[in-house]
Amino acid sequence: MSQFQVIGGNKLSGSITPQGAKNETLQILAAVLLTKEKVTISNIPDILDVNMLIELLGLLGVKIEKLNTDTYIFQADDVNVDFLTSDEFHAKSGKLRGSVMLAGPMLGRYKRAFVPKPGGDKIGRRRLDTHIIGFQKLGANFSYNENGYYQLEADELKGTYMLLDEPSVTGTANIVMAAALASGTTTIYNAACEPYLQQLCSMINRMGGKISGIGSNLLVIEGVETLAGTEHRILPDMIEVGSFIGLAAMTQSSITIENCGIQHLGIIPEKFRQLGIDFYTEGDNIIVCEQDVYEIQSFMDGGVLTIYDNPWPGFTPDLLSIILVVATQAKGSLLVHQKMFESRLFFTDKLIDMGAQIILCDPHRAAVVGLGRQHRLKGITMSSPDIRAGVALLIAALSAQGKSIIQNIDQIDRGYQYIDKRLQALGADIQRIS
Ligand SMILES: CC(=O)N[C@H]1[C@@H](OP(=O)(O)OP(=O)(O)OC[C@H]2O[C@@H](n3ccc(=O)[nH]c3=O)[C@H](O)[C@@H]2O)O[C@H](CO)[C@@H](O)[C@@H]1O
Ligand SMILES: C=C(OP(=O)(O)O)C(=O)O
Repeated sequence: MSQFQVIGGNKLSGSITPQGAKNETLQILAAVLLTKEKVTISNIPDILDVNMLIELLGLLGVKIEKLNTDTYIFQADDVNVDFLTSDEFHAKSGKLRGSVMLAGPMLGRYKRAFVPKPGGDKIGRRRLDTHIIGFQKLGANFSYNENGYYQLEADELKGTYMLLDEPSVTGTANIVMAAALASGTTTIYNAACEPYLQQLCSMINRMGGKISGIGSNLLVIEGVETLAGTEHRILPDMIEVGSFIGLAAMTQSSITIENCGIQHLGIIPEKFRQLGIDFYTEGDNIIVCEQDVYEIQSFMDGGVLTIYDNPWPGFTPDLLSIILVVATQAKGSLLVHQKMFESRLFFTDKLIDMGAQIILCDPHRAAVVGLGRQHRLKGITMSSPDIRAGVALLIAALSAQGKSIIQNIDQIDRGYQYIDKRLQALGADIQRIS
């Protein structure tokens, strides 16, 4: 299996453009199943998870035409619903989290769905109750197979009121897609409302759907009988934008991040500012300034800054690993509180081996004592446990003294397109080796 070899310490410079957003693409690809007409999607990232979902759509019988590197036309006019019961579907869909969202449109359109135990990051328990209970409220019956998958069937889906147990991102997407083709009105309270869900709802409206409340946690969906084709462009990946801000700060570099989709970044830029990172915007670009040292702010009462995750518009859990690694070289202290996932902070072991001062208080909280660059991190051999920790370790390696080897880089390739080549273009010394 491939690894990255990184020689740290190079100052980086130049421009980098975020890819299309992984987690939006997974929702939008599932939504092509809502119509028998053509759906054209652009700015699709060339990454493992997305390519696996496209392969699954093809195996389901969706016609796929690739217009250029990032634009595809999909047409789900002859879907093979029986493929859902095949061993191949169970094996392949179990490799990524996003496959779980095939269930909503399949249930909406064909009244049948299978939800295999999804893959994705092993970052703690990732239950599917919100999805299944939502489908049940719309009128679906489910059985749980001992092999770990849910089988769902409905005679008819009927709109209703539901208060979600938690604002699950993929759960809300799934229920919205099923409700879009249900009869009557569905009201979802405590809905997730991140930009990617807003994009999904807007796309469904362009297909002839009737969704209001987009961007809030109260969605009202008037079901329609059929949906039509449309065109859709994926937003820039906000997690990549945050990762590149962190990369510039850690490597004491000035980098321009182009076409960031700044209006969709919510609170993300502010959290990096709280770490003392200096940057400004020019149009839709973010220019991170070169800084020898950045200093973590305190709360107004002088208390130690805490950065924690929350459902949107709170701070995304997917950037906490980056925040943590960036704090290791800042001046000052930070408490990172990862509330949603219980195994996402264990990668701090590797940062400690590199010389960072981190106290893992419990599985959810890590206290970082910033070194203020008094000592550099040192390169080591490490394995990437999940997608975001993987990139956090890569950033640490790029700022460290000496050589690092990062193993298990499939985890990084799952979500970051051609990352080695794009970092080389900024001047990074990174090689893919086998
Ligand atoms: C493919 C995809 O889009 N994956 C994203 C999606 O995963 P996914 O949709 O699987 O994540 P969910 O929103 O369902 O929830 C994530 C975890 O957080 C917990 N939880 C959730 C809400 C809450 O208020 N409190 C709470 O504790 C859940 O129990 C679960 O363990 O959203 C996550 C949360 O933004 C992101 O990390 C993932 O990158
Ligand atoms: C946790 C993530 O991905 P997934 O939900 O696909 O595992 C992520 O994108 O950070």
